[in-house]
Amino acid sequence: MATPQIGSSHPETSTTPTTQLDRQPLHDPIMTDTQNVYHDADPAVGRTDTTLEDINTPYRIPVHHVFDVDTRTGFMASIEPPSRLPQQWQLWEATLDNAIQSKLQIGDKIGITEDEERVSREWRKRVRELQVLSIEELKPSAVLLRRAHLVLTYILHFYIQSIPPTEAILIPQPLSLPLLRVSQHLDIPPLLTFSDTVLYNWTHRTKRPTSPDGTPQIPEIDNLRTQTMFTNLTDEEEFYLCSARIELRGVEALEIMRLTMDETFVDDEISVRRITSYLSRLSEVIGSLKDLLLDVRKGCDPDVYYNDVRPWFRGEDSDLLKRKWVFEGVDEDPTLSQPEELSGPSAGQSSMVHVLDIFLGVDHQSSATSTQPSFMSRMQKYMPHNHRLFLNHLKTNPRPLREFVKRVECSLGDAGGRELGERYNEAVMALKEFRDAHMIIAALYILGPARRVAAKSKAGAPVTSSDGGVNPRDVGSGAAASVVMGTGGGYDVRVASPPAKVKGTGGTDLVKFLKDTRNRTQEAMIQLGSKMET
Ligand code: HEM
Repeated sequence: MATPQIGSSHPETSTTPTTQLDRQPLHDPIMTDTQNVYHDADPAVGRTDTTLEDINTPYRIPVHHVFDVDTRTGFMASIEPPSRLPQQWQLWEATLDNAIQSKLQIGDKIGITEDEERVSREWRKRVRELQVLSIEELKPSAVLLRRAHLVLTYILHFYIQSIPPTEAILIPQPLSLPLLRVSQHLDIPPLLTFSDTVLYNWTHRTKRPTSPDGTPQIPEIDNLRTQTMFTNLTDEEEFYLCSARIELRGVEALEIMRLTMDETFVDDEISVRRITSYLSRLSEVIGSLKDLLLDVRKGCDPDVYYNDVRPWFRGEDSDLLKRKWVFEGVDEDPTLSQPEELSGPSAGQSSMVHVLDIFLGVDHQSSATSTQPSFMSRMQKYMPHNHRLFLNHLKTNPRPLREFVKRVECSLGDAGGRELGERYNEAVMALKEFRDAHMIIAALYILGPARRVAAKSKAGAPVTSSDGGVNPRDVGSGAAASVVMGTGGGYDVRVASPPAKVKGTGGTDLVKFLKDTRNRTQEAMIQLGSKMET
């Protein structure tokens, strides 16, 4: 997808900061061998000493390799991620292949057969007997470390979620040690994240010959496939690709933000006019993100998603038996420790949505307490290190858009200020409508199927394999109510059997949680025509 051109250059305002790397990919991978393994010399990944001072810039949306954000593909990897690790780590790849081919089943599936239990028990035994492979030679390559994280975390979730509910969750050393080390090096938690399932998990549907100048093919909205899945069902693939398409479509929003921020620095009449038109473009882009979100219904069946796909994503905090995930071998390596918090993957970890919030001035911190950070800030810990830096950098913007709009709206009034305020409010409304659509999707994909399972369970209907791995902890094994956890650990809900009613447990529930996020978005709207707040 070509980066859209928005507005022209700014001849009247030559003081506008110019961006040196405007059209460059932001990381500079050294390509590639025929096995589709990239050697990436990204100096920032895995370093903990990258600081914001590294970025010598007047303020603008930063375009710098430090952030690993590509001007054409945003947060998505701009070069097809490797589909296999090199030979040295084939044991891991083969173990994952084997889990997928064996069609391992969720350990707490109602009606799981003895044969299915035996297959997964034998697979887990083979994982325990693997050699502990060194990760030293992966360290210089960000793309290989990411592939290693992906492979090991898919194995981890296969391992944990196939364990019967009666057993403790002990992660054996051949899995725990390399996974903890890779995660430590990437500075992300040792479980499946949005980046594993979406950002670094795609391939081209149709491969095109490399362009004459040697530029590798970039991911495009209508030309994507997923590489690695638990089920290999198109429903799972479409679930991931829905997010991937949103990431790619959102690149235009990043460009609009960059232009807008440059203009807020100029702060003259022309820049106000330009920002006004950028914001109206932004509303359209956010509107198309909403359409892409709703399009998930075309390829992903809600019941298949809920019963067959979603249980694999559960993190430690979604385990209703409150079993701890014990990473064995931690005590033998003083550089490692048991992870403190392990929430499963969620599109709440999509940097794109966070960037829109930050840019428009949506404040999710009001939902935080002194001991509990907000869901959104918690999710940032699960993002790639560099994307987190990017968000932190945006947060330090000395000229936040919302304040700028408020000030200009007051000072210019009918001479352009009001129009700016209206366009800003429309952009906020577009994001609120994205979240309205998201609530519809969450109801369709989680609450609806959960109720159907609960109703069936209450009616005493036999739950057969066609129910596709229903989680008894979700349905309460025939109890009148069932608890459904969010994979991102953001909420839990109690779904009662018919007449279906959704109640919160412990104060929060899914609907309330998503409504609150939506309401906080709406609260960013500016009251037009009022005096400047002091
Ligand atoms: C079938 C598709 C989807 C379902 C069933 C779904 C479900 C959920 C659920 C249950 C939550 C609550 C937190 C958690 O436990 O993770 C959540 C949060 C969130 N999801 Fe989704 N989601 C879907 C697709 C998407 C997509 C494609 C995006 C955008 C890339 C997205 C963005 C978010 C965000 C930003 C949050 C945090 C709360 C908020 O900002 O409102 N979701 N989602």
